[in-house]
Amino acid sequence: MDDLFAFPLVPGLAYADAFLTSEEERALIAAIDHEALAPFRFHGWTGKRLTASFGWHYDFDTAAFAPADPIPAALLPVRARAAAFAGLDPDAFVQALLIRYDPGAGIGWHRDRPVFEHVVGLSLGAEAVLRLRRRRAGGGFARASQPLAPRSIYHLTGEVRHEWEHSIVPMETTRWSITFRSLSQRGRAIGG
Ligand SMILES: O=C(O)CCC(=O)C(=O)O
Ligand SMILES: [Fe+2]
Repeated sequence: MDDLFAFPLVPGLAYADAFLTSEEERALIAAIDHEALAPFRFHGWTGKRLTASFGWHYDFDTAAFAPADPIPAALLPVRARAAAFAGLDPDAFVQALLIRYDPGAGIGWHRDRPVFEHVVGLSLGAEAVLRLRRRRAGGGFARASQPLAPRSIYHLTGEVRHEWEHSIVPMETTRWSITFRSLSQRGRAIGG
């Protein structure tokens, strides 16, 4: 049975339960709530989820990509472990995005911006469903769905990162997430 679960749902998606202890989860939730979270904005539209980004900020209102405040020190130990999960150097993960999804908040279908490459995400507080879809040549979508348990980790790279879209079903109870991103070649060219 283990092999069944080790086989990725979609190539490039890795997932593991029980990555964080409950104590770490509590401390990380407190660290997120300590930051000045602001409603996500997209071309003048305001989303329900609250976010703060560190290291680099991609502004969805203006498409500007610029350095931001450094990643808080409290996140560095977990960044190192998340990087190890992804098989990458901790310093590669130059962006941290903190999100709080209060009830009713989710995230619509998207692919992460091309200035970024690897995405590693930690889930806190409540289980979410990460939906995945990829347009089929003949019409319609191939679909998959990955439950994200609280205290779990996921990594998006390769096919799932570049060819599939993802979304988070609107939450019924509050969920927090921390996603770390590396820069793509394009991101490094723009950002230096
Ligand atoms: O909350 C999450 O785990 C995913 C967030 C996400 O897809 C994004 O910020 O691009
Ligand atoms: Fe995303």
